[in-house]
Amino acid sequence: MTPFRTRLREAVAAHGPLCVGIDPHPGLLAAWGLDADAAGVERFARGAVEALAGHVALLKPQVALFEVFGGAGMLALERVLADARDAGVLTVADAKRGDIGSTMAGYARAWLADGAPLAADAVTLSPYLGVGALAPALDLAVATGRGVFVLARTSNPEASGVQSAQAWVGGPGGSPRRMREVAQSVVDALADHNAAHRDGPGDGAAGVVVGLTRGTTGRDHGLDLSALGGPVLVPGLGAQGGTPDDVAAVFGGADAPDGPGGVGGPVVPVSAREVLTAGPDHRALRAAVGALNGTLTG
Ligand SMILES: O=c1ccn([C@@H]2O[C@H](COP(=O)(O)O)[C@@H](O)[C@H]2O)c(=O)[nH]1
Repeated sequence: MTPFRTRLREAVAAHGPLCVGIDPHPGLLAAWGLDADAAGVERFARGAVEALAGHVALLKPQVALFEVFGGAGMLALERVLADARDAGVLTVADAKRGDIGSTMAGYARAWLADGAPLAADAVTLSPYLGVGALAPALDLAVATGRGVFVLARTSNPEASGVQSAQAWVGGPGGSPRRMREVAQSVVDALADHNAAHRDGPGDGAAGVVVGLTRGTTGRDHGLDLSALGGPVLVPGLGAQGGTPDDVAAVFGGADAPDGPGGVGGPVVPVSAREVLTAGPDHRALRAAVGALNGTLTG
């Protein structure tokens, strides 16, 4: 399959950089006239796919908001992902998975294997059992032309104690031992992975999550992404306070095909609640996406 990064680049070129989060929160379900149950979540999410397929580069279902309804919720998510696949719109399942290697292999197959019921084009991963523990997912993404987005600097303020901590990296047998911010060490490990797969079927399979709302200065994400060679998912636009101007200030413009400074991109800002409040009317949803993409690329 064409590598995920290439497919994402093509989708961004066709539709603009915005990723719309499919987050069926109870308040949004009520606003759309739907019950807060698995059937309501399914109608909400499949309605969003129907409205936005062909109009947006990437859709990001929030797995937690399906999982809350147990098996019926996960079946709804399966159908949402199938709809998106049939409609040709790329998906990233926001599952934030991460575990010891043997269990990680199960998560990898669940979200990234060809033919898996919940297969998406990409999945979000948490690196806090070690980036190395994510190898089964990284390897399967490479093998199937899918992608991963690993949490580096998340958009929530509580994360800084862990992600901004300094850690020793490198040492015997590898690069010289040195201090690095934890978030930067995640980026660097994924840059190494991408460098090893450059221009092959797994080209740029490893992306990162860098929140829009939590840089060192407020206008700077404070990371060196120049060697990443993969896409960057940027949550925080809209309901969390981030603006299109912030995207331009923090990332130098999301429409740069490879991101600023050779990030390797694309850089894909995420908005869920702000866009979804325009629904359930399909034309209104599409107009909200069009307007936001316009200001991101404007
Ligand atoms: O650092 C992160 C990682 C993931 N998210 C997720 O993105 C959406 C954002 O929704 P909004 O309604 O646009 O705030 C949501 O699913 C989060 O879990 C994030 O916000 N920050």
